[in-house]
Amino acid sequence: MNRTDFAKVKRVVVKIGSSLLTKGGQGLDKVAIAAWVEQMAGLRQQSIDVILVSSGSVAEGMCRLGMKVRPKTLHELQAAASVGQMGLVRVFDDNFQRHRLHAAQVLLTHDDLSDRQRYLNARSTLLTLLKFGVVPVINENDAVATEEIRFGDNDTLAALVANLVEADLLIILTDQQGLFTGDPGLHPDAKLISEISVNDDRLDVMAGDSRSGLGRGGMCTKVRAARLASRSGAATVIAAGAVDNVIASVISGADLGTYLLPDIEPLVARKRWLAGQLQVKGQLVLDAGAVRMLQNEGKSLLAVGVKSASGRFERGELVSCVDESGLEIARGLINYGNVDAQLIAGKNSSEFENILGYFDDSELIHRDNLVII
Ligand SMILES: Nc1ncnc2c1ncn2[C@@H]1O[C@H](COP(=O)(O)OP(=O)(O)O)[C@@H](O)[C@H]1O
Ligand SMILES: N[C@@H](CCC(=O)OP(=O)(O)O)C(=O)O
Repeated sequence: MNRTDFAKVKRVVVKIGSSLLTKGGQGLDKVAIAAWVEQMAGLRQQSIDVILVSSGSVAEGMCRLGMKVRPKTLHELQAAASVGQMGLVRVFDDNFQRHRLHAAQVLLTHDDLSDRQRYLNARSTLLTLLKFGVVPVINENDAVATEEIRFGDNDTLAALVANLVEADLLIILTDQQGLFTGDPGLHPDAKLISEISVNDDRLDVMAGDSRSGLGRGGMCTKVRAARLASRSGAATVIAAGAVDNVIASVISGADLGTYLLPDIEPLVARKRWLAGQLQVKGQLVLDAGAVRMLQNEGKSLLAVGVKSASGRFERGELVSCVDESGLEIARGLINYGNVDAQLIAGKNSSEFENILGYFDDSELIHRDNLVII
């Protein structure tokens, strides 16, 4: 994907770091936040799904509670985060409302994404919010996250969210122009990198830690986030939040910040990620026609070509597709749970509404969510 292809993206995760949001710790930068929200509203007008991952709860809480340095104990951090999150939510809600958009607060912990059932719940909630045109505003649930279950930095959280919703692009806004050959604060002659593959080993030498005392990760976690995001095919751009119209400019393909290339076709990456990530929960037996459609024509799987469904699975879970002799043909994320899948097996999609009382998707498994074995 070239930068010019960003104009075609359908779903974007925008991550904004603490130091940007809080003017280096002096309290929420309402002018800058209004400008970012206006740009995100612009994306919504182009029907691009937007998910915001916002840091700043600890930094804003510190400011509100008059703390001069980041607290050392977990309980103080948790307390500061709960106070600061109120400010974040209020300012984002006010700004999105101004553009007649709804925002939704979603606070996640590591467990929510590592536990299969909770992962699927989080995924369904986010996809449903996007379907309603809402902008989810995500942060770590710092008030309850203990050291063992913390993401710790929101770069990682943003990348996992990009995986979760299968975003095309992750934009990480920070206090630097992008990734430099070294930390510009320590190496004044460091050069901005415009484009680099996530697989380039030099990244590990160039990216350093945070020194602001507000953010957590520095560039290390941003590079790691780009690598994580690439596993589901998402491209990553690290850019300066202070640049005018930064989000819109990135989407328009401007040579801005650092583009971390996933270096693999999005669809291939997504399918590889799919195949590696999930446990098989059930089995569909396909008739010969459906097998041909999947193997030779690259089509989606329709219920009409399914002879039977077994196992216990929910919408969005991974099932195995076998031919009538039991040979595995494909794996994919199914659009219906096992009870409904059994009812509509062998049926035309025009009959779904009558049989189920509702109609979600005409395909049982969309071809983008299918991996041929
Ligand atoms: N190679 C690098 N290029 C740019 N910044 C770097 C680099 N290595 C380390 N950094 C540091 O990373 C910081 C940005 O990360 P961080 O403080 O976590 O910000 P944020 O709050 O936006 O996540 C920069 O201010 C800089 O000090
Ligand atoms: N959940 C924390 C995130 C801290 C964090 O990762 O900050 P940053 O490195 O600025 O993205 C908060 O809101 O303060």
